[in-house]
Amino acid sequence: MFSHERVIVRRGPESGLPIVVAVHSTARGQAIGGCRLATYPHWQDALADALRLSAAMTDKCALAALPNGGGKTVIALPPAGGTAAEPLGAATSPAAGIDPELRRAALRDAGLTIAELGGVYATGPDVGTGPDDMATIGERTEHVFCRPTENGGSGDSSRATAIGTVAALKAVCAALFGSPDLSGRSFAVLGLGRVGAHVARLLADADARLVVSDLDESKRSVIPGATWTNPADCRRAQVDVLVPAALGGLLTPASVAELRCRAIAGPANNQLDAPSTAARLHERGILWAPDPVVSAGGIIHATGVELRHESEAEALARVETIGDTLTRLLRSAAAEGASPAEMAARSIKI
Ligand SMILES: NC(=O)c1ccc[n+]([C@@H]2O[C@H](COP(=O)([O-])OP(=O)(O)OC[C@H]3O[C@@H](n4cnc5c(N)ncnc54)[C@H](O)[C@@H]3O)[C@@H](O)[C@H]2O)c1
Repeated sequence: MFSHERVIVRRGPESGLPIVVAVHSTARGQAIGGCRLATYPHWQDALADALRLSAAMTDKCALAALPNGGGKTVIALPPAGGTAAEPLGAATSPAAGIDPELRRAALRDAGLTIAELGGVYATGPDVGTGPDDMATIGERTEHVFCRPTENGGSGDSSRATAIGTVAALKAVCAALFGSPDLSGRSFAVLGLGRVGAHVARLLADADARLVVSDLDESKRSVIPGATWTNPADCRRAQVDVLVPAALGGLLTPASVAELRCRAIAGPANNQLDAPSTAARLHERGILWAPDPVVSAGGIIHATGVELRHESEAEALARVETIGDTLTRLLRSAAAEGASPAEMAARSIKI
């Protein structure tokens, strides 16, 4: 189903944990894509995730017109109570409560594996990792983005990802209502992690009406004034735009049948369970903004600052162009009677 240039699967020499590094494409330039630290029932599930996520990164870079291809690193934690030697089966969840020394060892193992690729691929943060983890990976390889600014990196990517997501939400409002104004529009933000909480705050600042949710009940009061609900009701909320900001795979034929929003646009990677689900959304008249377009703010910012030596202001101005990219995509899709997903697939040039 996928054709990857390089895939390494190994047991980390320091941590004993399964480490997967997948390089999907370097046709446009160095492959880039974050390092995910998550719990998997079986190491093969981590491999499947890395293959899917790295292919999506190739699309994301191409749609953002970046001179890069896609890659991904996945560190597979065993389920609670398991050991690294046990077979690790399906869903993933972010890392929680991992021993700090094991975490650092696993990150160094990932860095060593990336170093062995000699610059073909560079990593950055993803679900379960952040700038400090990138500094740890940086103990073994220079091919890592988003180390803390004091360590010479561009820092946390989630703010830029959130800014790009809000630029996309304005483009969606312009397509739905003829105006990018967010005030008075309603949004359901599913997932109040590093990106989702930032998006929700920016929306609240713009006087939008908000329904929010997270699996983690402690996030209940993170966005004052927002209506808190459980994740299933958040997904089914009657709002203008659903903003998926948790993990992927949210949009399935069954979940699409239950949706009551007019549009979907959010930073979560790989929102569709299968490409055919985009056609179901289109049939239901729900506008779906492809996540590789919406979620590109972090890599646009990191590569801008670290590779192209742009100032913070220049990099953020480039992140804001996600709104223009999405507007062009939505207009050409409407003109051709195609879904935004079809138009995105047609416009990817690798
Ligand atoms: N961080 C970035 O810069 C970046 C860039 C591009 C894409 N993304 C994508 O955006 C999404 C969020 O990333 P993040 O960095 O904010 O991750 P995060 O781990 O900080 O936050 C994810 C949040 O989702 C919640 N969550 C998990 N499963 C859930 C469920 N089923 N229902 C409701 N809430 C659930 C978690 O409790 C957590 O609060 C991910 O899909 C990630 O791949 C992130």
